[in-house]
Amino acid sequence: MTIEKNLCGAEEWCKFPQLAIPAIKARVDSGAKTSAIHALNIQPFQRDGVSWVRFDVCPLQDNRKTLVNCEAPIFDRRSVKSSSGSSEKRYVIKTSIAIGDQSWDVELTLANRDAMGYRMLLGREAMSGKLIVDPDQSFALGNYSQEQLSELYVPRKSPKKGMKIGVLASNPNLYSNRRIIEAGEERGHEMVFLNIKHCYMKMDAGNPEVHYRGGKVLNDLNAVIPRIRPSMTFYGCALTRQFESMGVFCLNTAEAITQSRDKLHSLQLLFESKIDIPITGFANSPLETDDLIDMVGGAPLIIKLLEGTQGRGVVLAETKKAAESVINAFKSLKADILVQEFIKEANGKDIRCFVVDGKVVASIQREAEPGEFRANIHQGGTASLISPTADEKKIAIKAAKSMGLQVAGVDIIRSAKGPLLLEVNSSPGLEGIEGATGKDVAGLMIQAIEKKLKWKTDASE
Ligand SMILES: Nc1ncnc2c1ncn2[C@@H]1O[C@H](COP(=O)(O)OP(=O)(O)OP(=O)(O)O)[C@@H](O)[C@H]1O
Ligand SMILES: [Mg+2]
Ligand SMILES: [Mg+2]
Repeated sequence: MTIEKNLCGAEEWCKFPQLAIPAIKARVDSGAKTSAIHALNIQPFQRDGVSWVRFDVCPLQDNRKTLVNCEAPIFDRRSVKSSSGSSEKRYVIKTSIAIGDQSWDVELTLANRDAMGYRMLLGREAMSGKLIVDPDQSFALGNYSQEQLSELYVPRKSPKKGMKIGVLASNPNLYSNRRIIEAGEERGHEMVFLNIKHCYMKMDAGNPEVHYRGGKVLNDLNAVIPRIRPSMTFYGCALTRQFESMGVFCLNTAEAITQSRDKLHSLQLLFESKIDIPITGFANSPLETDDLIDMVGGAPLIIKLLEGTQGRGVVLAETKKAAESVINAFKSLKADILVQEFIKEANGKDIRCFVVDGKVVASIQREAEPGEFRANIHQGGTASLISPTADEKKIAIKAAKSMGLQVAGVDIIRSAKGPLLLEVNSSPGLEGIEGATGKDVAGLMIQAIEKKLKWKTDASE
């Protein structure tokens, strides 16, 4: 008996009936052994004594709103080398695939990264005996129009009315803000973008109000997510406080944000909680530059502008002479600075732990460009996956707690003395961390609000 092998192109639409995925575009790659699907929120669980895994798939490229919840028994766990060189265990499931008019069983690795923008990679094992590739073609076994795809993925109407959540920020096009809005809508909530500049307040003890451009009274919000940029701290926190006094739950209170924006106050709170930080000095008088330098152990040392962000205003002075000139220059500009011992052993790396509601939900390591010591992504740093040590996680959780932040980006640096805390951010960015970890961090922020307000999705058991 001869087996009919179908001719397929370099990309094809696949269907996974058992996963309820009607169409997902795959890159056909006979160079890869196994097949992989881009999965989010991967969570193992037990069902009738069998190990299962639950995960989400966004089957359409460049679309994170269309999301399919999947479940499958775990077939295997395999070590996979990631591009950053570290190896990680990935779940493998076995499920039926349909391409064209054939269907058969394939093994599928749950990967937490996009493979070249495709949400699925079809490897040679899955093709064996079934498909022959003609790399010049695409969709040789069938294609979908945009309309057909939209029909296959009709948005599920949430049967229960969601909450109304405001995102208090400045730029609706920023990745983080877009993702928070998307994640809230995905979970059935009404999300409203509130431009800080367009809000104004009625200061009335008995009946405080926030109004929005055009005169609309904002009186029906269940929660607010403040995402205040440093230059808007003062007004943004005033607004947040106003929402709090109206009884609206704010994911990060005005008090905690204000505190975290004051680097000195933050450091004081941190060492009160016995969290180790690099030896740091601060002075206001121009006279004791020498002693200030000695205090932190001499050069090389780091000088930081208190107002700086994204690595701007952080200077490495290699020699005592250089340190003196920088400190004196900053002082003559009347800029507030702090001096800090330089942690050379960190090798231009730091760790960002994203804390939500007392848990480290995602972590990345940031590594500076060659010849640079600042690991900030804005300074050309690159992000990679990392598992922080138990100690580092503890520090991150403790730091967020001591600052009273429900959402925090905690930066830690590895020194010869052990992990040291660098700083705590109250509006940590989502792009780097979601991109590197594949985690739905924005969704976890929304879940923290649901939990606080005891709001239950119909989908949750
Ligand atoms: N004491 C230090 N020793 C070695 N490297 C440091 C030290 N302090 C900071 N760095 C490096 O410089 C980077 C920037 O420093 P820091 O996080 O303090 O300021 P910032 O990034 O400008 O502030 P923000 O994160 O609020 O935008 C850090 O991520 C770290 O890689
Ligand atoms: Mg930083
Ligand atoms: Mg900071």
